[in-house]
Amino acid sequence: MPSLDLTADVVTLTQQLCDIESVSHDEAAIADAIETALTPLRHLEVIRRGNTVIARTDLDRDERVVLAGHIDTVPLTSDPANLPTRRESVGGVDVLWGRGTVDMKGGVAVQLKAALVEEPSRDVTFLFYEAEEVDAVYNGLQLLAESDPQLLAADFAVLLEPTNAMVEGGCKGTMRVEVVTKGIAAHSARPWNGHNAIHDAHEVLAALAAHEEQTVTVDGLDYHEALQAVGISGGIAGNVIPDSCSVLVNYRFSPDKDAEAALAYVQTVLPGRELHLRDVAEGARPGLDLPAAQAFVAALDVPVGPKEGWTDVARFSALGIPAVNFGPGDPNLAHHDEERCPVEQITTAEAAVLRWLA
Ligand SMILES: N[C@@H](CCC[C@H](NC(=O)CCC(=O)O)C(=O)O)C(=O)O
Repeated sequence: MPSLDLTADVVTLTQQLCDIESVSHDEAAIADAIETALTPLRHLEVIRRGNTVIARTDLDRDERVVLAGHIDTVPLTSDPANLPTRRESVGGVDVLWGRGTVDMKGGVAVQLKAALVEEPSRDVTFLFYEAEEVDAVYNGLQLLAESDPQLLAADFAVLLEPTNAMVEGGCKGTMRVEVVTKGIAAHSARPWNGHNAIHDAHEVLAALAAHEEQTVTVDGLDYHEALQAVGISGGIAGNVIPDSCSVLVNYRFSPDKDAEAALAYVQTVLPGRELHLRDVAEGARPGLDLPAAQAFVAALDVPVGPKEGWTDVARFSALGIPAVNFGPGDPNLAHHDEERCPVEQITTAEAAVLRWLA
């Protein structure tokens, strides 16, 4: 069974975490390793729900904060293979390569090192949760909010998502809709007897390709929207005119829109098309004017920017808990085949969090 050495330095710990493969829906081994490593720490109460591990101090402090990070990753690549990790010097910069080095096991390693602090200045709830990278219904925090909502209670939350070690406020929403074109099946030797649904899908793709994606400023931060086809399927055999074709569209929408407004926007780009909503997670406004967020930014003394991906900041914001993203790794390299992180970012993030909890 893979194990974690919490006494190792934070970079080695990141490497250990990455080398436990944990693609979404396959997080049992890493959750076991985290639970096993934390359970002996007597200042923590450790709780397990599915493949989500919760560890809490209970020191009767005035304030409780959440440090949260997901333990799943997007799928691995085989060419080039991005696991096991490798550490090498690139132009004199010490870099850790591999799946999860950015999104987001460097952040999880920082959480684990922070969990060793026996007398933090605030009570801390550490959340190591499953299935963030997939449809919202599987998200470990969503499941926890349903089963044990009290475990999410806090005055402030930090999501250790990759931010290049700056603070990223809020997050964009994400929605997937399916657009189906319909045709008439026939023998492909006699297509005049049918109507090709895949050919019709080109109108959907053309509208998406021609669409100009917008930048929306929300509370002073610029969020770049994106409307992209992310999947297409159709056809039942190599000699049948397809009677149906499905285009899956992902809309990343600015945090000033709710799900309804986002769906209405997609409809304006694809007028007359029937849209089937498959998955949606609303975003969150930056909230950097809230006192808890301001205090965090001031304590860390780092620049601020927008979070372009979706994160569980949205969940905490919806619960009325101010939340920000702060963690090691360049988000532009998240989900990238060449995912990699300069190790200095991991140690910097660790130092900042430990300072804040001191
Ligand atoms: N239910 C979701 C979750 C997707 C979450 C994922 N988040 C990140 O990659 C954060 C890192 C970043 O980009 O800054 C995402 O945005 O895809 C889903 O709809 O897939």
